[in-house]
Amino acid sequence: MSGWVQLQGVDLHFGAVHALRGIDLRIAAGERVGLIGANGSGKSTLLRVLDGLLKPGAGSVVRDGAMRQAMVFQRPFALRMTALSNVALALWLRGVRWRDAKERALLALGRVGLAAIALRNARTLSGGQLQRLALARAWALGPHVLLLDEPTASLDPHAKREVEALMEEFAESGMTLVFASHNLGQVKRLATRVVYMEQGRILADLPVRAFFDGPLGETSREAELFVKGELG
Ligand SMILES: Nc1ncnc2c1ncn2[C@@H]1O[C@H](COP(=O)(O)OP(=O)(O)OP(=O)(O)O)[C@@H](O)[C@H]1O
Repeated sequence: MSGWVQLQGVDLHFGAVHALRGIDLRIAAGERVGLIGANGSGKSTLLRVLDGLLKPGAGSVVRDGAMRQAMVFQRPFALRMTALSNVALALWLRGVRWRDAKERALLALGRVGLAAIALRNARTLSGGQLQRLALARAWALGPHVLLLDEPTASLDPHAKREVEALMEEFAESGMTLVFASHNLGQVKRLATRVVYMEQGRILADLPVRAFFDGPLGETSREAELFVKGELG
């Protein structure tokens, strides 16, 4: 497997908040990485650094320039226009002609099962449909890597399963997945590797089996307590 990104000694502050501390992380193409940790531990910040939206104050981020990434945010936004135009706009902003953008957008909506509501005002979509719209918008860009910030956080069980199924299909088609989640069951289902964060640091980075089946040992005592707390 070739590398997608390598972070070394990454540090990032928001004013007085030390959001990322000495992050060393290498992610290879084809991996499915689940980021877990308490609120405020730095998961979203790390995803934004991986996406290139945030520049660290110190350390290095080296990405394989031949690989494209796309990000799906926790609370997906939609403009007051059709679902189709919402997806097409993302393509148009990257230089695709409007006519082609609309064609590709329709394909993308079909990919996530939303072809039937392509002409609906996106503001009238349910939370689950909106999250799938966000996935279509990301998928339309043809990313090699998909970064997702708590993609099913506010969804009902049915919508959650639909989004998880799409993530699974994307991964099976060869896409690299990096996602933050508070749902440990979801991490077990979808991730092959778990990165546990606490107060801006990575305290455990293990294959999913090793992480959940433990024992994690002294170095990851905090991760063990976190998992027990969440599952207990
Ligand atoms: N734009 C910002 N300005 C100031 N502080 C921020 C900003 N974004 C994040 N922070 C702070 O940085 C720290 C890490 O936040 P981050 O959102 O990365 O955590 P998280 O693990 O994703 O949390 P959650 O599970 O609640 O989404 C927190 O203390 C947060 O308050």
